[in-house]
Amino acid sequence: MIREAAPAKINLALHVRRRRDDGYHELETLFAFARHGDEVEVQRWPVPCFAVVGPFAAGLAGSDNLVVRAEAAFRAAFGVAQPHAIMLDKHLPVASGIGGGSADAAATLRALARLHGVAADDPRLFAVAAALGADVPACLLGRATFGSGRGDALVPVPGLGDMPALLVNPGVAVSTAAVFARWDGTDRGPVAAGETLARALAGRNDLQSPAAAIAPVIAEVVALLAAQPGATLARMSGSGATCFALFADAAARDAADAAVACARPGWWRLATTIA
Ligand SMILES: C[C@@](CO)(OP(=O)(O)O)[C@H](O)COP(=O)(O)OP(=O)(O)OC[C@H]1O[C@@H](n2ccc(N)nc2=O)[C@H](O)[C@@H]1O
Ligand SMILES: Nc1ncnc2c1ncn2[C@@H]1O[C@H](COP(=O)(O)OP(=O)(O)O)[C@@H](O)[C@H]1O
Repeated sequence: MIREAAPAKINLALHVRRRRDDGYHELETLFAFARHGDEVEVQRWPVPCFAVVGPFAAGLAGSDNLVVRAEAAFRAAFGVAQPHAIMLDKHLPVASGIGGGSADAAATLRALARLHGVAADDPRLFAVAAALGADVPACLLGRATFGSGRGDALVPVPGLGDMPALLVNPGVAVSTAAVFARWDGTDRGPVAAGETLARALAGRNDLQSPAAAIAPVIAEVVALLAAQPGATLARMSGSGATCFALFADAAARDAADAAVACARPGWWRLATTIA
């Protein structure tokens, strides 16, 4: 059995530049990955088998799962006839801007590649990933990366070196397509060049206002995170509604975690570090 981590994806900055004719948007983004997330287990099996466990398993009941699509796409691309049993341990909230589905699909591809002796950097693996979703290639790479185009033209960048971070989701699922559709069409400029943290600090998330128009609680989450002592950056990730804050030290992150838990006990929180 092969076990692969599917870490939460965080968009440290996300600049939307242009709407394309195919309905997608040209963007520039700094991807980073948390130490924590979902987990996927894969093994050869005589019949197709897929199961979801974990705190957010119920949120996926009846959905067309990206893990299943990733397995089918891998078998088609690499000519693998035999099915697999796949178990997804779902810890990340669904449709929440931290790439849960994309991370799961990427972890499935990594696990299947290991199982079938496919090199982790095989270009066919990246082609399969890109066809599954704009974010899946970045999740397959799984390291700090600058993304442009649909978010799938990737250039690795230095990471944040295990920087303490707190992720908070207020419990509303927002549709990525609906948030992009509300973007106001204004190009506010590129992601700055330079050192990764400085680029993030100087950046924005252009989807934050459109997402907050759909789910106003997002503005409350960002404000609560920004008000925490020691927070160096508070911002929404992806198309939301999960927001993150970065901290210079773990004690400040843990104090913020406790403060958010007291203020809003129903909100999901993940105290982690960003690699
Ligand atoms: C916004 C981002 C930022 O990292 O993350 P999430 O909020 O999904 O985590 C991504 O661009 C999401 O990537 P992903 O979730 O893989 O998107 P896809 O399934 O390919 O596309 C879902 C829908 O989002 C819109 N979309 C997505 C990517 C992009 N560059 N432009 C778009 O307009 C399109 O309407 C598309 O139909
Ligand atoms: N394994 C999965 N995990 C999460 N969502 C999934 C998965 N498979 C399919 N989906 C569907 O994909 C959509 C986007 O989910 P997700 O990837 O969590 O969003 P985001 O990219 O905004 O974090 C959801 O509406 C969900 O129904």
